Amino acid sequence: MLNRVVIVGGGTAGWMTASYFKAAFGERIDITLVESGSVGAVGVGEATFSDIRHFFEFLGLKEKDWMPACNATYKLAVRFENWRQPGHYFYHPFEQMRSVNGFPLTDWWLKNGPTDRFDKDCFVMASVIDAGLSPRHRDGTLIDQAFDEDGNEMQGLTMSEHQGKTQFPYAYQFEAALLAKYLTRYSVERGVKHIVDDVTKVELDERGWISAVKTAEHGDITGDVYIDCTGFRGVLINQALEEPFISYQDTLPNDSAVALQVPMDMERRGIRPCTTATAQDAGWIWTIPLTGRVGTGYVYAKDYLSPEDAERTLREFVGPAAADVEANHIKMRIGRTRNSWVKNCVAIGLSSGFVEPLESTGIFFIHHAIEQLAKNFPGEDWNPAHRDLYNNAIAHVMDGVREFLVLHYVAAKRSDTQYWRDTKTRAIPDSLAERIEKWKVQLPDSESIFPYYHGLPAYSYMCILLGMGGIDLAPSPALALSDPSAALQEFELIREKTERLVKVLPKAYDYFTQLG
Ligand SMILES: Cc1cc2nc3c(=O)[nH]c(=O)nc-3n(C[C@H](O)[C@H](O)[C@H](O)COP(=O)(O)OP(=O)(O)OC[C@H]3O[C@@H](n4cnc5c(N)ncnc54)[C@H](O)[C@@H]3O)c2cc1C
Ligand SMILES: N[C@H](Cc1c[nH]c2cc(Cl)ccc12)C(=O)O
Repeated sequence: MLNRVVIVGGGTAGWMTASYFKAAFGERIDITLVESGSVGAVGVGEATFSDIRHFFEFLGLKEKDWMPACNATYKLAVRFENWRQPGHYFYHPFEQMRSVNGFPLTDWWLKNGPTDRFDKDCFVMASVIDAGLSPRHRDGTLIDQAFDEDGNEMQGLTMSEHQGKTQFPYAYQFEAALLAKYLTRYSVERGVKHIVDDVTKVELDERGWISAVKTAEHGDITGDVYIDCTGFRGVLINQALEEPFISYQDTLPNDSAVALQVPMDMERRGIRPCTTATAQDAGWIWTIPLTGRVGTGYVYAKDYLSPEDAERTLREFVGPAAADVEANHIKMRIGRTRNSWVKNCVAIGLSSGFVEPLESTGIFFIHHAIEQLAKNFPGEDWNPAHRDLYNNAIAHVMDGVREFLVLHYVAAKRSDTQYWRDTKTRAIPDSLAERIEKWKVQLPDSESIFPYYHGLPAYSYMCILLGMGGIDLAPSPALALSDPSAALQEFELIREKTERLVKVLPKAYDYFTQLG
């Protein structure tokens, strides 16, 4: 039985992997995690997918256990500002798209929308976020009563098995460094051996498989399976095993970021319960409210903007609160390692791959990889089918997310700088170009988006197409022959529900202070 796992790297990826594997396999698995005391973790990575709640559930953690410890807040959507034109915004919310007579409500909206805001007409969440509200009532019950939180029928499913069955109404935002610290305690209490030291050399046997990692002060560490969580360095997978990295930069040129962690009085400021992505001349700025600070950063392409100008723009954007805050400049490696599992090494996290954080997919990639590795964990015979299944799943998730992100830029109406004009002429994946032609006449559905699991449902694509405004979309011709009254009634129901909720939900900030 293979059961000795060595994890190199103690960022979000390393500790999420260690804690999940302990929760999954308990004492049957022997885990050693070695992390450098001198090489820091990336330390950003604050917004998530809603699916991450399955990770916490799997570990047996409740919100009240981990959220206060990680300064966590609820995220109900991504809010896109200025991607169409200055002053315009729209939401990509965590809310299932409704259907009426076999057509998504957005299709009816294109034909007969009550206002010019698809997000407010088709989703309850848009107005809830505008009002700065919590997705839970004061007594803890969810905004969406139809969602059975305690139901057992979904438990034990992986994220891909969940897709399309339900849509949980929110995700989280938190301090990644605090989560890593929280999971360190969780893992060590359950028997994970924690070594703080530098891996200085990776020993390979005659077949080229890893036989040990050498450390500066703790000698050789040996195991059966080696998990590379060393971040962009890819110390095991790229450096030692020389697995090539496939860059996505031809289609996603943003390769740099500058980040600030700005302390703020959130009670006074209030919490807008979402992640905001505000388009800029050469990229976009994220704004993530946490309980004691706001995390913010400018993601940009070095070909269009210098780090100094990016930092200056970010500081102007934030205002005086950022004056004494030190900026963190980050070079991003965009793309994926060709195969994340090679021989007895599996890369998880930034060493496996990364795309710019526009839809907060970094931690989702990690969670997905962990679930897939737990499912395909090798036996003594190292049957290559497990490795191949795993590698395909990882490649599909990343390639699919890449298409989704490229769509944001192709669909954005903005074209006021060279950066934005180039988004309309740059090469895009062939398959995406074909799909866009179809979406112009029929909004995306599960049959017409990237055909493998990549975490994003068809309605997410609808939101981006409708919100970005740069691609002309037509309602289905069949709607001209259909009676619109049921759709109009649905718009009215959403309006009434929104009006009711906005009166009773607590402010997001008030809900968190009650939680802590
Ligand atoms: C600008 C930016 C914004 C992001 N925003 C988001 C977001 O909003 N949401 C999201 O989900 N994701 C986001 N991400 C991604 C997220 O940060 C990462 O997915 C996450 O932090 C995981 O990183 P990691 O653990 O793979 O690597 P790292 O955090 O880089 O950790 C690497 C670890 O390896 C160790 N190490 C390296 N070399 C050695 C060695 N030789 N010996 C021993 N140890 C070693 C280091 O000490 C460290 O512990 C963002 C990323 C960037 C760059
Ligand atoms: N797996 C889904 C992906 C998803 C569904 N709606 C949204 C909205 C936003 Cl802003 C990001 C991801 C998704 C999930 O996390 O629920």
